[in-house]
Amino acid sequence: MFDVEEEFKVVSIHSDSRYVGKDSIFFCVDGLSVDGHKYIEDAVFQGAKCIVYSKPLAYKHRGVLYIKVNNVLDELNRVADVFYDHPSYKMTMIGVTGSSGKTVVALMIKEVLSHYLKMGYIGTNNIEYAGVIEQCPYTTPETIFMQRHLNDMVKRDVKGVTLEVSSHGLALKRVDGVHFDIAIFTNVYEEHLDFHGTMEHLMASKAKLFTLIDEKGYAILNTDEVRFYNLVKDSIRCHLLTYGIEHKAHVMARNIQLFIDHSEFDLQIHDDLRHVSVPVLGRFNISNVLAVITSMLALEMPMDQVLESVGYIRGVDGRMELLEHPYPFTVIVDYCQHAKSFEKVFQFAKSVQTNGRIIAVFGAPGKKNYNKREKIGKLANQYCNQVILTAEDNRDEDIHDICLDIQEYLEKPVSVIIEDRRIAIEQAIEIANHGDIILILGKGHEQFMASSIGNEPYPGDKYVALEAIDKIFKGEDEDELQQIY
Ligand SMILES: CC(=O)N[C@H]1[C@@H](OP(=O)(O)OP(=O)(O)OC[C@H]2O[C@@H](n3ccc(=O)[nH]c3=O)[C@H](O)[C@@H]2O)O[C@H](CO)[C@@H](O)[C@@H]1O[C@H](C)C(=O)N[C@@H](C)C(=O)N[C@H](CCC(=O)O)C(=O)O
Repeated sequence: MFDVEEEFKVVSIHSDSRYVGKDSIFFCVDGLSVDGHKYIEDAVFQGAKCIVYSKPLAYKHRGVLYIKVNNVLDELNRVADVFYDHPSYKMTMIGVTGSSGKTVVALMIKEVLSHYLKMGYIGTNNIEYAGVIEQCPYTTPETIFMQRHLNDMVKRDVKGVTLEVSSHGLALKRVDGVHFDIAIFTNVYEEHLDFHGTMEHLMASKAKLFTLIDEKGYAILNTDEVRFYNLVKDSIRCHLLTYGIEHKAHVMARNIQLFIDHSEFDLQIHDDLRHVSVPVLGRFNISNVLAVITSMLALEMPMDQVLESVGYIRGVDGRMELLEHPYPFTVIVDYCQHAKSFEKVFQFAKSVQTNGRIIAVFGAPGKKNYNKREKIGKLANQYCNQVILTAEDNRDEDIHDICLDIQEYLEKPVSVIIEDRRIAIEQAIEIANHGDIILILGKGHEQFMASSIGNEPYPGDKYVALEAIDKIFKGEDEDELQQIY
């Protein structure tokens, strides 16, 4: 049925009826909780002139063009790419997937390449490009939102984009319309199994990114992630570059030395071996740095420039971030979402610990990943001397109950529950002694707390800690303090 009375110029495209405007196309996406076909009436009322749908409809509005397709999401991806004028084909697109390290790698590449190109970034932290900074609703936003921003980037002369690509984003086809030049894999942990079902499905989602790369592009794989590497390597249809610490790769780190404020290693690229120093903490971050360096090779930079670019590597806010202050104890803030990440952070603290204690401040999110509580409790029990359990996005769950679920596994360290995260951090700073390492884990850069009433403003762990340091130690003479301790 085609009874549109007059031609119309498409002003906008939508998959959410709540944002539909005049002369637009509405795509009916059958979601996990609701079916977009239910909202056709609303969309037409708000001005949609074309409906793209896949299910039988009881009624069609006059003057509206209805287009039936097999898969609405596939059409949405195709149309969004066309509507926004193929922006991803006009910039160098670098996608990063993995359970952890996506943000660090994507932001580090953006930072490094900003010395050579106008860069953009889309991911957990924000959307950032050419002076624009906007909150990103998801790690990997939905197609229309993303293509609109990519289009704006092209208009503002952005030449390259790093894009974090989550397993949800891949499974829900949010990047199917994006043309990638480089795709990077960091690692895979057991996560989001409520959504993916099994590890096999989770890995298959991540592997999908490597099918979206241009044939002339590069896949960058971590050889230390043996399972994923073996799963994907033979299906790669573009160039393949690898990095690794334990396993042979094109780019490797040897003789790693970890310090409390930086790391050093011998960087091996093919036969070239150079000693490098980078301002990032932890062995796992060396792996992230290798991914960054490998992406410079994939951009076909000459070796001199690759080595120059290593000098531009910086740590990322809220990710193993060492807080600057003059006193003789260390405070590190990390986002630390997975139990595996806790293990890596604790191992790092242990490896650089001298005569002080490891004091950890953390909680666990409410209403999800219940089995993480036991895991992080056991890890803290193994590595920490003192633990302060506190709020971390409790949502509708009782903070104290969440903390008790973790505390059950803390036998060795002294542990206490302080529900208010600000007070918990202040308490950790208050008890800091010479040589102590205070680890504030779980919120990273975030400046909100998801509670029963929604996202409440929160100053952020870094700022709470710095303020506490200032409040508690201000006026103290630094040298005298060293002697008192
Ligand atoms: C599990 C998941 O990812 N779900 C996403 C999925 O939800 P859904 O399939 O249930 O969608 P739905 O709410 O049923 O809606 C179906 C369709 O009807 C439309 N609709 C709905 C209501 C209405 O009034 N009008 C209307 O048109 C919706 O816009 C949508 O197109 O599609 C929705 C719309 O596209 C997303 O908002 C939603 O993300 C939810 C909210 C979410 O929280 N996702 C998280 C888990 C996520 O994606 N996380 C990853 C990172 C994870 C990580 O690595 O940590 C991310 O990339 O951020």
